[in-house]
Amino acid sequence: MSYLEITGLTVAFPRSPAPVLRDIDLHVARGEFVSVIGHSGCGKSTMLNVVAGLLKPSQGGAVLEGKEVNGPGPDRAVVFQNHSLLPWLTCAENIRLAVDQTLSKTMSRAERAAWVMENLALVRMTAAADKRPNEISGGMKQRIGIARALAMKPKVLLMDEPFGALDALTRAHLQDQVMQIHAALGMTTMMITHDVDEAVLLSDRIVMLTNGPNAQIGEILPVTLARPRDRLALAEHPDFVHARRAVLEFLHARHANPALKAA
Ligand SMILES: Nc1ncnc2c1ncn2[C@@H]1O[C@H](COP(=O)(O)OP(=O)(O)OP(=O)(O)O)[C@@H](O)[C@H]1O
Repeated sequence: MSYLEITGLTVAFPRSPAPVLRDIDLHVARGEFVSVIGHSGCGKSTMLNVVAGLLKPSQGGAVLEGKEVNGPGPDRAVVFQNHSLLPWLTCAENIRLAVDQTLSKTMSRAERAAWVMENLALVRMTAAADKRPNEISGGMKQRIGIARALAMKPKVLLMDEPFGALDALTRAHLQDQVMQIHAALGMTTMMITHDVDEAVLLSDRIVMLTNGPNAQIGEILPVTLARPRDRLALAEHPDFVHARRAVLEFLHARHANPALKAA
């Protein structure tokens, strides 16, 4: 049995003529980094929300370490595109809140305080511990959001376009940081993205969804590039170029967005 299993997943929303997702099967190994890519509206967030336990599937569902997902839980931390930090708390307090909610039975107060600082250091944000979210940049807020998620010691990290709202340079910097953290912690990760280069750079496998409704997994591309991965060295690496091309081909030739085609 795989660590995280999505089996026979079908999601239909009320008043929609057809299911968004139909019969999705995906098995993710422990420590694996999987990206999900597909055109806007195909159902990527829907899939992630089922794994997060935020959405009830119509059929099938997700099983994590043999336990059926039937609601949100601290074993699955979610990072959204917009940081969702509480504005009246400092960065450290935002993380502390999540740590207190999830780890108060297993860690003393002092251990939790140290753990918050450790996670701030992990995303190189120690200096922002006492700042409020409105005092730091968008990229910094995302880093705090990632630190908060990791501080909960989740079994699975779920990221829904975590870098989507950032400029290209900040985005590249955060991608590198997430790769370093993944190398250090080996957390099982599912990330939704629209960015083909990002998917290739970060992932062990890229799951490509067909257009909805009735979206399915069209193809899964294993990315066998050795780690650690260096974006500059890889830019012209034949395996990187080949993987990038395969995803682009899927998205823009075989499964072009019909709405965009017509425009
Ligand atoms: N609560 C809901 N009720 C009805 N329809 C919904 C609901 N949530 C999502 N949908 C529809 O389901 C489809 C898939 O949405 P979803 O957000 O999963 O797509 P996505 O691939 O993540 O899109 P994007 O890349 O634009 O974020 C869309 O057509 C959307 O309008």
